[in-house]
Amino acid sequence: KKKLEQTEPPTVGLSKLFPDGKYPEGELQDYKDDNAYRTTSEEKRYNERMAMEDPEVTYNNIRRAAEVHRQVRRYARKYIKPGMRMIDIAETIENGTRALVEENGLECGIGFPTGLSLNHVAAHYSPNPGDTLVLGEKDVLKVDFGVHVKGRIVDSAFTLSFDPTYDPLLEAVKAATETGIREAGIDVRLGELAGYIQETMESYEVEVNGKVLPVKPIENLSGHSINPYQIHGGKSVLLVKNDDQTKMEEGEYFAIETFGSTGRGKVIEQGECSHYARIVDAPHVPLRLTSAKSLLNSINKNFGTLPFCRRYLERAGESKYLLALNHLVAQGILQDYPPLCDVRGSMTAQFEHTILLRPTRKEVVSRGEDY
Ligand SMILES: O=S(=O)(c1cccs1)N(Cc1ccc(F)cc1)Cc1ncn[nH]1
Ligand SMILES: [Mn+2]
Ligand SMILES: [Mn+2]
Ligand SMILES: [Mn+2]
Repeated sequence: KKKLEQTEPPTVGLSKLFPDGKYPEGELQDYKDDNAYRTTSEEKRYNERMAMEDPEVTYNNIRRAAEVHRQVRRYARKYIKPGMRMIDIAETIENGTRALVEENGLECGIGFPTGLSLNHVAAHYSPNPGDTLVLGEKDVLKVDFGVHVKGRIVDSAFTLSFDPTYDPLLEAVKAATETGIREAGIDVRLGELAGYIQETMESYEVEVNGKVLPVKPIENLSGHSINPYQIHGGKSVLLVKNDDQTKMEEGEYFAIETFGSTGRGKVIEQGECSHYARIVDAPHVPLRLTSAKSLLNSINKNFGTLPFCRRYLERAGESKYLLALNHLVAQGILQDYPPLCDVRGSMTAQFEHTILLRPTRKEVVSRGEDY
């Protein structure tokens, strides 16, 4: 009987491709050196984390999400070409994700909005309804999308370019992310890890129009810990050396992501916002605006604390939501995540993987044969 295979574009749910329900392990890396004996408070926090759920069940959930990510991006990397509309690219990735993960309410689905940031825009750009932007030959595109299974989010990203000019920039960032993954580990200090990432990034340069430019790590972007249904778990891995003594801890999940730039190496929030998320411990604010109340109910039902974008609100049946959306941001109930931009004319690149700090070894759960 012919083995059932994934279609192009991807449409076959993974439970049909993995009938035994067991999903492939990611890449295993040994921790660099024996980590110091854990203090009791860490022990207690660790036991708390484990008490939440049997790790083997959790690992299988996030491995399912990772396999969806690999199969969707394999198609996306082949399919995305200059001349395509950004909205069509986003919908292709989202339709593939929904089909393969077999989307089911808050049980499993899209982890956060499909980031399709171009050139000097490093992150958090997703086309809003009516966006007519078309991908160009000279563009450097960051594709950053998420898949979750039972709230376990895989956050992984890659950069595409169609002109070789910026290949050294992409190489620099890929190498810096690999350094971050290799140096990450239990008891590793976040500030120290940032220094290793910076060192790798700054050892590269890129020649543009006869001018040699240093590759700069973007100093105010960072990797981050990930908690169930919470894309930002509270710990940040900066990209430049700093004295943050906070340690990575056993059982934590991290998005290791690095960004390189030919510009200032610093981003600002600029342009129309697409990404939003309910703040996890938001204060209970009595909402007077009726439209804001009903929008918040829709957000709670459809997304919980997972980030969403305006196109997802429309897909959930919302319309004329902008005033209410901005009100919820102003009231401190929603966090807005505007596009993060270096200076116009500069180029930025990103690579990102999700890693699990398992007791015995690190698992690069989103590793694929592509990156
Ligand atoms: O910049 S972040 O807000 C952040 C980094 C460190 C502490 S918080 N951000 C988390 C996030 C925010 C909104 C999303 F829709 C998805 C993720 C990093 C990131 N963006 C995309 N992939 N990874
Ligand atoms: Mn990401
Ligand atoms: Mn991330
Ligand atoms: Mn703000």
